[in-house]
This record gives sequence, structure tokens and C-alpha cells, in this order.
Amino acid sequence: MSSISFESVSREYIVGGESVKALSNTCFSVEEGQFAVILGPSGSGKSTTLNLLGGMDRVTSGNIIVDGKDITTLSVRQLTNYRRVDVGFVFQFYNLIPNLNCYENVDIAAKLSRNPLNAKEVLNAVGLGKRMKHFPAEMSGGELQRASIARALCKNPKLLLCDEPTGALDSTTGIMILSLLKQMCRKYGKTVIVVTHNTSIAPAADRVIHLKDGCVIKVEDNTLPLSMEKVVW
Ligand SMILES: Nc1ncnc2c1ncn2[C@@H]1O[C@H](COP(=O)(O)OP(=O)(O)OP(=O)(O)O)[C@@H](O)[C@H]1O
Repeated sequence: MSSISFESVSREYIVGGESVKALSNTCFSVEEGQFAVILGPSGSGKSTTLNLLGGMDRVTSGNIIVDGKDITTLSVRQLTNYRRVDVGFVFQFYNLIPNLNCYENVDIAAKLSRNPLNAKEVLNAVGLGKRMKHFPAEMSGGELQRASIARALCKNPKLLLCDEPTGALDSTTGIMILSLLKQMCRKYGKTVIVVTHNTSIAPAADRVIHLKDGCVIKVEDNTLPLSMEKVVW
């Protein structure tokens, strides 16, 4: 599990000599084992936040503390190791390997990890016990996203980062996937961060970080988060 703290984090890009401030002095934290949502309209800085947290991009200034360690000070090699060991990613379009079956897609991630969970056990936990031999082309969108959640969990990372995980799914399947993510967050004790522009998910999260124009405009805590099934999409 992992706690996260963004301390005055800014990310500025220079495009054609012009500065674009994707994030400006953002401060927020997420506690160990929380299911947190980062919410904001297009261009508000959600993907930038996730990329920085996942070690895929570097801050312009500020510090990001994960589990007591400042990841902004890591060398390239240490950052690669952080991405590989400490972070599990779930993407909107699944990113499964087409010529590996469902079990192999998950097991390959387990094999890259130092302390993996058992691939079959995790596939059973996400409800894919009967789809292990299916190739991605033989699975529905919801099943593909379950497989990608299993792949991320199997590495046994500290953090699970999910970028619009329901963006390609219908509302019923989307709720099932978010419900599964929340269950898995509790079952395996992971800190889960979901980035979305879908405001209806907010009442089901433990913490909601609202972004606008690269700034954190509000952080909400739900002491009694709604069960995902009660969310009105
Ligand atoms: N690599 C980059 N180079 C230049 N500008 C960038 C880059 N990445 C993001 N930006 C800019 O930073 C701002 C925030 O982008 P970001 O992708 O983080 O927003 P977002 O909230 O994830 O948006 P969306 O919901 O549309 O994916 C935008 O104005 C975007 O144009």
C-alpha cells in the first residue's frame, strides 16, 4: 500500500516558444488504501498528474512523495524500476497483447515482478476464471478491462493508476468495472487512483481531487462513500 503527496507540483511545457502550464503548484494527498478519483474537464491536467505519479514524466518543480520516498529525485534507472515494481497501470483501451491469451497476458506481468500474486487466483478474483484461454479478440470490452485490471494487480504494485478505465465501456459495464476496482482495492489493500471526467463516480470514492486549468480547486472526503452500484451514471 502507499500514501501519496503532491507538494507544490508544477509541470510546464514549452511549445513553439510558448509556455503551457499543465499543472500549477498542485498540492493534494491520498492515504494508503484509499480509492481516490481525480476529476476535471478536458485539459485540466488529469493525465499530466497521472503521468507524473506513474514516473512517466518529470515535474518542472515541486515534490511527489510516494510511500515516504520523493520520486522526483530518482535517477532514470530508479524511475524505471519504480514504474516496473511499484505501479500498476490500467488504460482506457486495455493495451493487452493480441497474440497472448488472457492468462498469458496476466502471467507475463507477474513474471516481470519481484513479488507477484498468482495469475490464476487474480483472474478468478476478477471473474475471468472461465476466460483464461480466450485471446483478446475473443473477449468483450468489459472482459478486456477485467483482464487488464488482473494484469496490473498481478504485479502486486503499491499503487494502481487508472486512466479513464471506463471511457470505452457502456454505463452498466463501466459501473461493474469501477465496482471491481474498488473491491480489488479493498481485497488486496492497494491505493487506487482513477482519472476521469465523469462526475457521477465522485460519491463512490474515498477522496475526490478536483482539477481545473492545472490547479487543484477542491479536495473532498467521503466518510461514507456510496457503493458503486448506487452511482447514477
Ligand atoms: N506533452 C505536452 N506538450 C505540451 N502541452 C501538453 C503536453 N501534455 C499536456 N499538455 C497540455 O497541458 C494541459 C493539460 O493536459 P492533460 O492531458 O493533462 O489534461 P487532461 O485533463 O488529461 O485532458 P483530457 O481529459 O482531454 O485527456 C493541456 O492544455 C494540454 O494541451
